[in-house]
Amino acid sequence: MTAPAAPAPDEVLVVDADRPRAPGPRPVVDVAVGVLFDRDGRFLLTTRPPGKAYAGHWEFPGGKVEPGETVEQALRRELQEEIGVTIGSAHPWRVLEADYPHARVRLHVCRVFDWRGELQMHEGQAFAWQTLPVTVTPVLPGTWPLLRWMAQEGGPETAQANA
Ligand SMILES: Nc1nc2c([nH]c(=O)n2[C@@H]2O[C@H](COP(=O)(O)OP(=O)(O)OP(=O)(O)O)[C@@H](O)[C@H]2O)c(=O)[nH]1
Repeated sequence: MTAPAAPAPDEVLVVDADRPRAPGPRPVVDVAVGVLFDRDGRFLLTTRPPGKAYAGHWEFPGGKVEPGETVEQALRRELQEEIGVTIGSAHPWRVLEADYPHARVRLHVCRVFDWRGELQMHEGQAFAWQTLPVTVTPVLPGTWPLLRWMAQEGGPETAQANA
């Protein structure tokens, strides 16, 4: 059986274009990313843990899709492992390809309105419930397009209506 075709990205972002990359084609790593909303319509940002590329930068929680997993399964596992919450449905929203010096990633961004559990930062991250414009800094380069898309689409009521 052949693997399903990768979705075309809504946008391709080249980060730190002046920094060297490995020559030749680089594999694209699939990443599941969650925009988690709370009851007040705020969304969750967390910092990248110490030791990872861009440590301390703010991003939407998520992580790499493992072989055999769907995006929703990967997001459920990552959010359980990293922030201790259990999600219901993940609504696929947009796809961003980001070309970093250290990796090329395909972010499958999902919106999540249904989740339970107490936030627990298992990897020493900081977290913040945010509205637009965000007040945390520095934001990960590959997170800015998601925030821009959110601004273009309107508030969480619109997001939920369109999910
Ligand atoms: N979670 C998340 N990752 C993002 C966002 N934007 C963005 O460019 N990324 C990139 O997507 C990749 C996510 O990989 P990761 O290293 O956090 O994933 P992981 O937890 O599975 O990593 P591990 O293999 O070190 O355990 C990173 O290259 C990160 O820079 C975002 O908003 N959220």
